[in-house]
Amino acid sequence: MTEAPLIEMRNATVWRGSTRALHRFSLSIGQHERVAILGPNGAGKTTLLKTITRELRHAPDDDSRVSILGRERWNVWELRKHIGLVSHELQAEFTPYASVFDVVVSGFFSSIGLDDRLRARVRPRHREQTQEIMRELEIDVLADRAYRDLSTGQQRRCLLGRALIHDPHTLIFDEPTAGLDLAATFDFLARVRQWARNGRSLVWVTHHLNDIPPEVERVIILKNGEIVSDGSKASVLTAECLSDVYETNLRVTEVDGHILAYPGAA
Ligand SMILES: Nc1ncnc2c1ncn2[C@@H]1O[C@H](COP(=O)(O)OP(=O)(O)OP(=O)(O)O)[C@@H](O)[C@H]1O
Repeated sequence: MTEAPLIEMRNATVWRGSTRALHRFSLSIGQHERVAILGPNGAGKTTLLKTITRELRHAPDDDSRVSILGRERWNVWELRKHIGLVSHELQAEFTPYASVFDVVVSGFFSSIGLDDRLRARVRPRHREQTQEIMRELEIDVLADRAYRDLSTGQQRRCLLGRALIHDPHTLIFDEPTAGLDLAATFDFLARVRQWARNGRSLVWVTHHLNDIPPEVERVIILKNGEIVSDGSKASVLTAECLSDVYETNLRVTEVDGHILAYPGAA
């Protein structure tokens, strides 16, 4: 039996308020692919991710279809066991009282932190798994600290822990290195690369080419809610393609699997 794709979209239009963020959009991403999604501000990248995680729905046109892991209908909480999300947007959403432990364990409940009702549902196995993940990410010593008081790099590791708690086969990252310094960026990347090498799938949205994990094989570029380029990393991340998309003269080079862009001649 062939494996259902992670996402299969056909002619999907997604509105954000009165803005048509994706327009009759078609895309298929397989379950074991490692994909980066790039594009200028407002291109529709976050909208696409939120469509995959079912935070957003497409307009129900007759010939449109969006299926995730082979199903058109999902209980969002069930879906989150299969797909972990790390988004810099989540960073500001935890209450000032949430501890590091609360943030990571809340992944079990697909909640943003714990309220009293959820805290009563934390079982010994949740605690054990949370402690194991915190140890792996070297945030176990911070378990009781207030999440809000940590550095951005430590906070991002907490979000990674929260996303990994169900050991999902797919991780989705929305600008995961935003706000991180160089050391924290490369630390975060090293952790993700280790996880990706174990055969899991990755969907990585970024503005920074050199943050794209070398394990990424496919790159999709969006602009104005449409795909303008989709193919192997080598075929898409060219000076010609990027200069065209960003409407500026760029050059591109590769170092140890990392792609770097820099300004072309004026
Ligand atoms: N909550 C919202 N309400 C109304 N319009 C929105 C909302 N969120 C996004 N949009 C609009 O939808 C379009 C796509 O936005 P989206 O955030 O998906 O783009 P993006 O590629 O992720 O951008 P960025 O790189 O700036 O994060 C943009 O025109 C944006 O202004």
